[in-house]
Amino acid sequence: MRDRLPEYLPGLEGVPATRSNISYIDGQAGLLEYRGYPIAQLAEHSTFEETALLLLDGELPQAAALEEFDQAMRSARRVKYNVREMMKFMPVTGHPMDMLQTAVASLGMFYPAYDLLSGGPRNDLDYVHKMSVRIIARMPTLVTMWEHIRCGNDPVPPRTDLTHAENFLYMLKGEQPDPLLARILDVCLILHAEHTINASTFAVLVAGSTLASPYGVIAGAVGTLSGPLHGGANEKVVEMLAEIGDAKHVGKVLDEKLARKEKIWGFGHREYKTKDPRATILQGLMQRLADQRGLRHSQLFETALALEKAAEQRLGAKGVFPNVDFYSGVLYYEMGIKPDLFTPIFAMARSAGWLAHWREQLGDNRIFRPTQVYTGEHGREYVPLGLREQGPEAV
Ligand SMILES: CC(=O)SCCNC(=O)CCNC(=O)[C@H](O)C(C)(C)COP(=O)(O)OP(=O)(O)OC[C@H]1O[C@@H](n2cnc3c(N)ncnc32)[C@H](O)[C@@H]1OP(=O)(O)O
Ligand SMILES: O=C([O-])CC(=O)C(=O)O
Repeated sequence: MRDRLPEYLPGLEGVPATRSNISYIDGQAGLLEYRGYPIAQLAEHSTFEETALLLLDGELPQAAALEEFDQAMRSARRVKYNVREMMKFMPVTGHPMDMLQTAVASLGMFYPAYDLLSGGPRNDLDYVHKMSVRIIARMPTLVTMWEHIRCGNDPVPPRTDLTHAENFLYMLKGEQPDPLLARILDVCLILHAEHTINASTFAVLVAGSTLASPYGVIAGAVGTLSGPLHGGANEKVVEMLAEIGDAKHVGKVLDEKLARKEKIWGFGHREYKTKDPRATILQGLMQRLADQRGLRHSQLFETALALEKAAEQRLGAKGVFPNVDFYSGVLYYEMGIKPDLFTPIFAMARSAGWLAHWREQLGDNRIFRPTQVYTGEHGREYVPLGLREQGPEAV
């Protein structure tokens, strides 16, 4: 019997689960870096393709390496016809995150992965890179394919002459994407690409540590991201803002919700005790869209701004501020994207960070197998079914 266990910390708060050099958060300062580069610089100057390669390889690529990666991503966008046939069997009421998880897992059936047994290809960087390209490139295809199938339409096949963000918008809407919307989406993908050991990335580490196939690993991460306490919050934010309605109702609704101990979606974070730097950038993008589009009145945005202000007075002392999910939903909504596609877009972007962590885990792998604090009984006497109503004394 172990009698000296370390202290149990619910939710593993503050417990290091790995060593990583992929990203860094200073939650007091509101700082986020990918591979040492501040997120604001990447959002300003990079593209999703370049950021994904930075996350995977650790360095900003030279032009030739970026071109090679970009071409490989473009060539890997299509999926087998049978993936689409499989989707046709699914109920059209199914949530796009459930479909995405199913579809990613199904890639393991259509494109079998290597056996990652020790000494084998887990040390084969080319293989790990190839699988990463395949998965990142195909996520938008899977998301948009389901969108068309559930609406009774034929999916729009990917194009190879468009960037990752442009191609997603093209496949979603079936028309040439607006350059401003494409750049805004590109920045959103950069902002969502990576975030240290959040719940879904932790799921990647756990699944990856068993040497499961990358499709199984990423399917597990998609399922983990879908929860409303994690990536699923962006969809809940828009629902909540619509429920509040006009900005003038914010104070009253907020007080009622807090009195009922309800969550304010898109607020709070385990790591940040100040406003999430990504929320600040997303708010700026929303403002830019509103200005450029002459969107003089976006009720959702007005209500969101009022809610942030009112919440600061009530929750700021607890270190509860807007997180990444707060303004992303408002922005996607104003870009004409359906709310239940917000979290799948998050997953499309996060696949880059997940696969960077998968690669890092495989490079220095040990299976995750923590321990527990047992709180149950010991040595109980088995009671046959017929005697259970009479209690254990009957034995
Ligand atoms: C991409 C992402 O995953 S970002 C997060 C997206 N999730 C959400 O927006 C859902 C709403 N937020 C939350 O549920 C939480 O803030 C989480 C899950 C993000 C973080 O959870 P934890 O680190 O466990 O924070 P915890 O629940 O301990 O909160 C600390 C205090 O702040 C309060 N608090 C935290 N978030 C919120 C919120 N959104 N609304 C109201 N109160 C909140 C808690 O009630 C608690 O108060 P108390 O000390 O008086 O009991
Ligand atoms: O870090 C977290 O816990 C959640 C988060 O913001 C993310 O995954 O982007």
